[in-house]
Amino acid sequence: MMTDVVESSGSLARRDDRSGTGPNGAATARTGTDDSAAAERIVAIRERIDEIDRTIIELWQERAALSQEVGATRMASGGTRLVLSREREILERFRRELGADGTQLALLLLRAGRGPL
Ligand SMILES: O=C(O)C(=O)C[C@]1(C(=O)O)C=C[C@@H](O)C=C1
Repeated sequence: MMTDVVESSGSLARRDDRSGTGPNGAATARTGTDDSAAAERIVAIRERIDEIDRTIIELWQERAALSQEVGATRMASGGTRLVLSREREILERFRRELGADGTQLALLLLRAGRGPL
């Protein structure tokens, strides 16, 4: 049986879907393989991925709250809402470490902290 899957590009691709056809149909559908050793390893790796994702979400929320506090503190003291030189430093750090994706990530982080302009 064939099924549609959405690739990371967002476009539709076709792939074999063997879920439910073998003795381990459900496990195959969950992990994408019917090799039990590979499936076991995938499940273990996914546990760590889920842990990392939870940490990223927590840190994301903490950063946004801190950034909002800095902005509120500065504005309450008569300062500016933004400090563009600081934003440039942050963008450059993320670009240096992560390349073009880092720049995009830093833009999202900054947006989360300061809200819409
Ligand atoms: O560091 C500051 O001064 C902040 O206000 C925090 C922050 C940020 O999210 O990192 C947000 C807005 C500023 O323009 C610069 C940086």
